[in-house]
Amino acid sequence: MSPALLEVTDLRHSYQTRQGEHTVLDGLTFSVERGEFVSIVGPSGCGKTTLLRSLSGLLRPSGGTVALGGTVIDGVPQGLAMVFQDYRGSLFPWRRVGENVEFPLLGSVPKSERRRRTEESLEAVGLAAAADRYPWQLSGGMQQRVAIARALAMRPELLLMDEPFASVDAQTRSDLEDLLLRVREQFDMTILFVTHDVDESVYLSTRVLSLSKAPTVQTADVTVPLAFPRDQITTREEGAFVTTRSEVARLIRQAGPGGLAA
Ligand SMILES: Nc1ncnc2c1ncn2[C@@H]1O[C@H](COP(=O)(O)OP(=O)(O)OP(=O)(O)O)[C@@H](O)[C@H]1O
Repeated sequence: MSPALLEVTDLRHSYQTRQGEHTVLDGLTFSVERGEFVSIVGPSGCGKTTLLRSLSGLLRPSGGTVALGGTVIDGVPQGLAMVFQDYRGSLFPWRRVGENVEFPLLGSVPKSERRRRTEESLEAVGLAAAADRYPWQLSGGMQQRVAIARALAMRPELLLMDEPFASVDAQTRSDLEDLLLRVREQFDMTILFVTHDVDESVYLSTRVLSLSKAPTVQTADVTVPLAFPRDQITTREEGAFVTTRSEVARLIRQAGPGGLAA
């Protein structure tokens, strides 16, 4: 049997603070198979961002292992891209949209291939015509599409997303959710997605992992029994959507004070 795309084993992390050691992740174990869309939910402060930062190599965890395709990673792994909530902070304002998308490929991908990937990625997010504009000339939703295009240009096997749609209005958020489901299909990506929004987690995912409050020691694992393609109106009306949503909301609430409202 081939190894899972992502294998997280006994992951631990403690921050050193003035008050002493603050343990956030206390032995987290889960895996993600190729082709899955897994959302991570949990009470505020339970360590969702700490988890993604550990997976992406931005933070060295205090203990445990992370393996990608069966290889234990140390540092910034290949084959992985990350999209953050704060698109303003993640795009270079002085570079044009096309240059932003191309940027992570500089030095590792030949120029003609960079051009091709940039055009294809911008096309996929509906921004082919915006390549020569600057990020600040675009709306928030469009800037987040640029951030997604930049991730696509890297051709990641695994895309990590940290509350990517939390800073846009509700209509833009629905549009971005559907765009994400389309590009996931087109680029054959596996996605690990952190969100505060229970409905969003169920709408997008094949599986939802609910973390306990920090120190996070356990997860509940909920399979989403909904077919693709999904539809913002009809999928949300399905009985399976409603019951899964309630199950996830209950798990978050049970995780303790600070849990999200259903
Ligand atoms: N650099 C740091 N130093 C000390 N403590 C930190 C640091 N970064 C995060 N923390 C603390 O670790 C805990 C987990 O933070 P993290 O951002 O991973 O949680 P989260 O689940 O993503 O939170 P939220 O849902 O509010 O975004 C929080 O109590 C936070 O205050």
